[in-house]
Amino acid sequence: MGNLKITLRDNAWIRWGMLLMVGFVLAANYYFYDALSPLKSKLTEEFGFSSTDFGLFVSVYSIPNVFLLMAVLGGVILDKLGIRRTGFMFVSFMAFGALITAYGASDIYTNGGWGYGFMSSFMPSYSPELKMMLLGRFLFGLGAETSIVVISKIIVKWFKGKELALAFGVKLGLARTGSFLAFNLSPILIESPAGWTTAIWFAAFFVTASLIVFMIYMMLDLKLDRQSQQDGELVKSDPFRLSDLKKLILNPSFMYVTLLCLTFYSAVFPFLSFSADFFLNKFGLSVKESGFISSMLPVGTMFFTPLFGFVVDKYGRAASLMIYGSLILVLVHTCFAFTTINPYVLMVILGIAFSLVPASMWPSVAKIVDEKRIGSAYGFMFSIQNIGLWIFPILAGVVLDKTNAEGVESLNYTFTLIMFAALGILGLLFAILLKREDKISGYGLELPSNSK
Ligand SMILES: NCCCC[C@H](N)C(=O)NCC(=O)O
Repeated sequence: MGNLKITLRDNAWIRWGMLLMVGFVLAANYYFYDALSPLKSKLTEEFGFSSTDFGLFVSVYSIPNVFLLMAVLGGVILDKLGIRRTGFMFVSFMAFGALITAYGASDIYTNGGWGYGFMSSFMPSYSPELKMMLLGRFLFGLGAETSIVVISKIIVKWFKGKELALAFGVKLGLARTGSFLAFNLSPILIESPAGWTTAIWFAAFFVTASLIVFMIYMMLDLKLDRQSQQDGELVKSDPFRLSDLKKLILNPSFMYVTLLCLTFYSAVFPFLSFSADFFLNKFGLSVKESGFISSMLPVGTMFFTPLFGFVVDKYGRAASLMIYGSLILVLVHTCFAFTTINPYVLMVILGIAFSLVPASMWPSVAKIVDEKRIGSAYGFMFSIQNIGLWIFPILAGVVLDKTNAEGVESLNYTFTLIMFAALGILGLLFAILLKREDKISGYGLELPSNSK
């Protein structure tokens, strides 16, 4: 018989309150990731960025996670150092990287401020502004992905055996509030009397504020650990071993879910980064309106993801929902490429796909993988996913530059969208394989959350 002592995680108000706090950190993270997307044409106007430069800027976020295996390493560090120290370290990286990016676009820097001379002294085909902003986004990415791993582990810690899928859904909904705000606020902030870079500084300060919120969370976390230690309820992570990684890689269910994660997200996040510019070019809209249409995607997911999380908790069917979500993604990209169907409608439908897959995928990992390895498992998945988040924004930019003559009045996005639709088809295939495999391995992905 277990100890019946009540801990902080048994208090629903505290449990959901702490979710709001970590949700704020995620919202800041997503805000910064997307804040410059509606500014693509502004960056071309001010600093001469080509589509390839913009793609490079988006993708440099993923370089530490692909080449330094930061998300895996972060998962390992997390399993070793724990939530508080790891979280603090990586949210600090995020804040520092965000501030450096804003500095790279600022007047102080462009008028010869600190580092300008150095950044001008090599690779002259890349502007000093681009180089400093790349450095900032690199550091931001180094902290951002690992901090999402930390927050995923926090959710499992507080919600396992309770409303886990719903909590994941709400967490994603809060994160995407950040994207929603970015697509709407950035186009307004570029008109600020203090100058267009206000949009970037605001994003950087938002991330800095999230560091303070994380420090408040750390106090709650400490208290829960003390209570759980007294109860003997604390789940200690085993030290990370390479053989664990091998076990994960040899698990077909885990690999299908990881490959779905790679292909599905590669067809969504890089598309979202270019989407405002796509609407601006294809439909001849203003920066504000095209940013607003892009924000329909996160706004849809803010409601649908918790809803589907609730459905997965209560009725299961996670593997099937991943298949439906992947199918919708393919249909929407095909429509974007070949039709002029109202983009508002298509973005909301894409929001359904972007809710179905994440709301069922992330909690499914907790069924496939032992809780002691969950940090490493999410870290591994994020690192593989980041290969796509690194390559596809660059490819999207290159395809755009190659399929459009220089200086053309409006960019044609057809080939770029065909690329995203093809990624969606691969994702669909992995989702089908995952469902088939679940019947063999019996992880119960089609069952409600509390039945496993
Ligand atoms: N904010 C853009 C990149 C976030 C990537 C992150 N590794 C992730 O997978 N997030 C889950 C989600 O569904 O947003």
